[in-house]
Amino acid sequence: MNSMLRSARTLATTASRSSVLRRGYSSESVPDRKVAILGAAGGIGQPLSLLMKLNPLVTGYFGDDQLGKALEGADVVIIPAGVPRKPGMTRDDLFNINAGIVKGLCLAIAKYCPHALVNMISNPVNSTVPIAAEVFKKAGTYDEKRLFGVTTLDVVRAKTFYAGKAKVPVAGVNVPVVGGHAGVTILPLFSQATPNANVSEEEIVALTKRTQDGGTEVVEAKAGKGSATLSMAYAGALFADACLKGLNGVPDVVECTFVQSNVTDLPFFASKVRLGKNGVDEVLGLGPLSDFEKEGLEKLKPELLSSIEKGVNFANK
Ligand SMILES: NC(=O)c1ccc[n+]([C@@H]2O[C@H](COP(=O)([O-])OP(=O)(O)OC[C@H]3O[C@@H](n4cnc5c(N)ncnc54)[C@H](O)[C@@H]3O)[C@@H](O)[C@H]2O)c1
Ligand SMILES: O=C(O)C[C@H](O)C(=O)O
Repeated sequence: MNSMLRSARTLATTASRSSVLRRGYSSESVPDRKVAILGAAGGIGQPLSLLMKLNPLVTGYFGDDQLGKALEGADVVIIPAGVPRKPGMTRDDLFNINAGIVKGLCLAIAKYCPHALVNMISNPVNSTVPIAAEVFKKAGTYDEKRLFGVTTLDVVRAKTFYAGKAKVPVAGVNVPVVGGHAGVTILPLFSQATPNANVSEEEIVALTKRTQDGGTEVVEAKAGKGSATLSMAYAGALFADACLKGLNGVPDVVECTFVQSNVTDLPFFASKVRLGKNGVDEVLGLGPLSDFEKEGLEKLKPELLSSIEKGVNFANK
């Protein structure tokens, strides 16, 4: 525990009423919010902390290196703590190191802020989210509405790649991404992309592969210096902002995220989720899938299930 406290780099931020008012919400209905970032010194953590401080819902202060103090009273905890990939590694190759890091941090969350929304960024997300769930279950604090695997980066990539191919401005594009967060478990639903542009089936196959391999592309380009950082910080800030808006009662906040789910026969699955005052308000269905997407859905299930089970087994051993 002591070494974990010493190695834990934490940043805590809180929302101020006056900054929230600049957004135009009712002063009666918007409580102060505290956001803790665990792993704030890292490649993702540093820019993510800065972005969270720019968020008009949040004003920031640095906590000390006491994990408990940073976590106490947190409404949202974002976890980008752990090692990133090097070329040639899969996300699952990070399991041996990151599973223990995540388990330790989740024990602290259960102790100091059991009601916080947890945004899990640390890889392998397909396993770290089930690990967190098991830790919280054992501590008696689990609430499936409050645990999220952050897959926003897959959506950012799918949107960017689609906009490029469709020659439309990326700002107006939306593409749901479902499944999980590793290789074939990442399933972008380009058949539901808006605006509906004229993109051929061959191009959809190529865009799907590029979205699935987007993280690996970055890992290879960085040639040993880690994985995506700035784009993940941006995606993480978008997701945390959505969580804060949901908590504050903003209606119709919908993001794709990896959560406990009944959408398929797998216990955890990423899909569109409506965020609300208690975290998950509603896990939305997949909508109509193309034959290619139906095939992709069946293909991803064995790998995703095995990663989920690996996380559950680790947490219970
Ligand atoms: N979900 C996603 O889409 C996504 C995207 C990019 C990266 N990631 C993952 O995010 C993680 C972090 O990536 P990075 O590039 O920021 O790595 P990094 O090595 O730059 O930073 C990780 C930070 O975690 C800290 N850390 C380690 N153990 C800790 C502990 N017990 N408590 C608190 N902090 C601890 C380290 O000191 C370091 O500062 C990796 O696992 C990476 O695979 C996920
Ligand atoms: O690819 C990685 O290892 C990091 C992250 O999961 C990503 O998608 O960029």
